[in-house]
Amino acid sequence: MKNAKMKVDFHGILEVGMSFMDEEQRTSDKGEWRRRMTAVRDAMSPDEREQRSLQLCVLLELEVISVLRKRLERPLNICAYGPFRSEASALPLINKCWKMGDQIFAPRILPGGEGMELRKVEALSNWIPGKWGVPEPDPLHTSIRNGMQPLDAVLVPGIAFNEIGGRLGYGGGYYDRLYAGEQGTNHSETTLWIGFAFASQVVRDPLPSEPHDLRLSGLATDEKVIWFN
Ligand SMILES: Nc1nc2c(c(=O)[nH]1)N(C=O)[C@@H](CNc1ccc(C(=O)N[C@@H](CCC(=O)O)C(=O)O)cc1)CN2
Ligand SMILES: Nc1ncnc2c1ncn2[C@@H]1O[C@H](COP(=O)(O)OP(=O)(O)OP(=O)(O)O)[C@@H](O)[C@H]1O
Repeated sequence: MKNAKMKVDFHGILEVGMSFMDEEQRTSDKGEWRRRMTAVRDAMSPDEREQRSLQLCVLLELEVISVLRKRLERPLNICAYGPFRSEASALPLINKCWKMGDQIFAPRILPGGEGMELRKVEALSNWIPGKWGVPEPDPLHTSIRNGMQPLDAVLVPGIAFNEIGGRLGYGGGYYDRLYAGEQGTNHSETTLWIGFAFASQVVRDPLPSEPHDLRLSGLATDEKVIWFN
């Protein structure tokens, strides 16, 4: 792990450091982070996860979503996700959004594995277990999002985050590709990409970063919401 040590010590030259790393080193570096941070998340009791998820949802609704609703003077279009393994659950926020008339979309991995589509979910029963058991909208009971509709916010799941916009997911690159696909659309500038996680998933270290990584607008945890430049 010589290179990984170098990255931690020379925070400011992360990009330069990474460019000297070969593919194998990058992958194992991410693998190590994924193992370590999944264990942190798994160690929380189901009760604590539920409690902290509720706190996170209340905070995000209060500080961001309700403000956005007022500012735009219309119901919102939000991309969320069905909770999986020990992830932070956005379900309390999703329920609130449904009550407020917002539209909720969720990702479905495309059958070929190349990327994902967003489908409108209107009830919990719209989610069914998909590839790897990941909850996904049932294609028989949900419709595909019309790409012309602006996405006001995307709640981005992940295994680890830091306070400078770094994020590590499960390694499919799905959210990175979703982000890339949204760039250049007429509403892409206004979409808020918000990391959604427990505070214990936020690390002080620079996480392995690559040019294809999505640019988060902010990060919401059960402790606070922060914004990146
Ligand atoms: N709730 C939720 N939904 C989501 C995501 C997510 O992170 N959370 N995704 C975010 O992108 C996408 C799913 N991405 C995933 C990618 C890999 C694995 C997974 O289980 N990978 C195996 C290894 C597979 C292999 O190497 O062949 C594993 O971790 O054991 C799960 C989800 C879309 N939906
Ligand atoms: N815009 C893109 N176009 C094509 N492939 C991409 C794109 N972004 C990422 N990928 C592919 O996805 C792979 C995995 O990326 P990465 O390790 O950053 O995933 P991740 O962000 O942890 O996962 P996820 O976004 O699914 O939670 C990359 O090696 C790359 O091949």
